[in-house]
Amino acid sequence: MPAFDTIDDLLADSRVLVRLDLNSPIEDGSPQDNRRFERHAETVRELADAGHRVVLMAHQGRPGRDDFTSLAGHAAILADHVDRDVAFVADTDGEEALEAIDALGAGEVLLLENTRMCEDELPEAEPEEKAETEFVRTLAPHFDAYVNDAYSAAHRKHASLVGFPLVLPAYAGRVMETEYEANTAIATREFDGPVTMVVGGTKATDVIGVMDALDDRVDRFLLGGVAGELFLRAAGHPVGSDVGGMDLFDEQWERNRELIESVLDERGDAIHLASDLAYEGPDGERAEVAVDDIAEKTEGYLDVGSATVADYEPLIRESDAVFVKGALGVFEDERFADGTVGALAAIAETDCFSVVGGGDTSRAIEMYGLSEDDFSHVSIAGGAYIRALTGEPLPAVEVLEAAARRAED
Ligand SMILES: Nc1ncnc2c1ncn2[C@@H]1O[C@H](COP(=O)(O)OP(=O)(O)O)[C@@H](O)[C@H]1O
Ligand SMILES: O=C(OP(=O)(O)O)[C@H](O)COP(=O)(O)O
Repeated sequence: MPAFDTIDDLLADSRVLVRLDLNSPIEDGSPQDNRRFERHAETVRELADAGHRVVLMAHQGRPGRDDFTSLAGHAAILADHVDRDVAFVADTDGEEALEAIDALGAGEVLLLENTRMCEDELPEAEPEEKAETEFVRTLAPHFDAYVNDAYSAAHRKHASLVGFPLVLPAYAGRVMETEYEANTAIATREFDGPVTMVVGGTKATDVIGVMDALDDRVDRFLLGGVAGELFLRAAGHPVGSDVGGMDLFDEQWERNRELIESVLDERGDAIHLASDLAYEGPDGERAEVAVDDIAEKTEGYLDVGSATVADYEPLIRESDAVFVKGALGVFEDERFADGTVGALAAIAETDCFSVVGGGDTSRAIEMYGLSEDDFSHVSIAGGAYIRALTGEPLPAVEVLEAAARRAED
């Protein structure tokens, strides 16, 4: 059980400052709707329905990057999901923001400007230091309580995440609660049958770290994607190097080579590697080759092959728990979706505890007509999910727990 208080513990008629994570893909300057809006809308609706005055903080991108924009567009998308007005003020903590906050009525919702436009938000520092910033000292007196729903940003020590819980009674929102529970399950829950982890995607460095950390909690790892090719390379197959314009493999290989070799050496019996791979054939069609028949690296491999999918499916079906981190292939291209969709469909059809993490991989669920309801949890977190799996503490969760201990004393 998490040791933080939740919005069930809020006093009636509170003025609440709520941190969401609405960080989204930006296309042509506009935020794109995604699961984060839908999930956070549940917390916002519940708070507003209860009659609290609800002020929202969130970030988008980082200064200097293309996706660093105003949250005006986010307010409109969120309003659609919450099904009520979400007012927006283009200010984080100045006069305009404070006036809008103080004018808010019971059950009304206001979104403040991108927190990262306030210079106190970044960089990372200890919570005590962040609690002393002008940003926190200015806003906090206008509120009775702070709610953190931004699980997917909980690995960052930013003012809006770790500063406010030191100076206001602090609570977890619904997203924070459900993400915390599902993502820590691999470390905290006992399962009767095998625990399986599907490992793929492009961020091989992350997932190899997870494999190393989860050594004794996972019975078998089913590999694909870039990490899968790097393990095949360690096993002596001439794959997992950059060809053409790729730059996914060689740098990650250099960085992780020793760890891959030691994980393979120590847990080889638990690691399942692809027996065949798919690539783009001469006429643009999907072509497959057995890994044992690959004599030299001339192709960029974009999916695991059909024999591999047939090997992996029964292993998933007999599992008691399956955790997914990363796609088994380039599923965005239908020709190379078989591995990812095969694994996800097998999980969906199986009555196991299942968590699918990572923004990209979870997009495959709706792209290929699978139902989110057939998974125990589809996480909206990337970096925080990785840290939860490896048992690394999340600073924003730690300060919520500390706030709950203070409240008890
Ligand atoms: N063999 C491969 N080569 C290149 N890209 C791959 C390969 N396999 C999977 N991918 C890509 O990995 C992406 C997901 O990777 P990643 O970002 O690590 O996962 P997530 O965002 O879900 O955490 C997908 O968009 C997919 O196109
Ligand atoms: O989208 C986020 O993280 P993610 O890319 O790991 O899912 C969070 O909003 C954190 O954003 P940041 O990585 O710019 O600090």
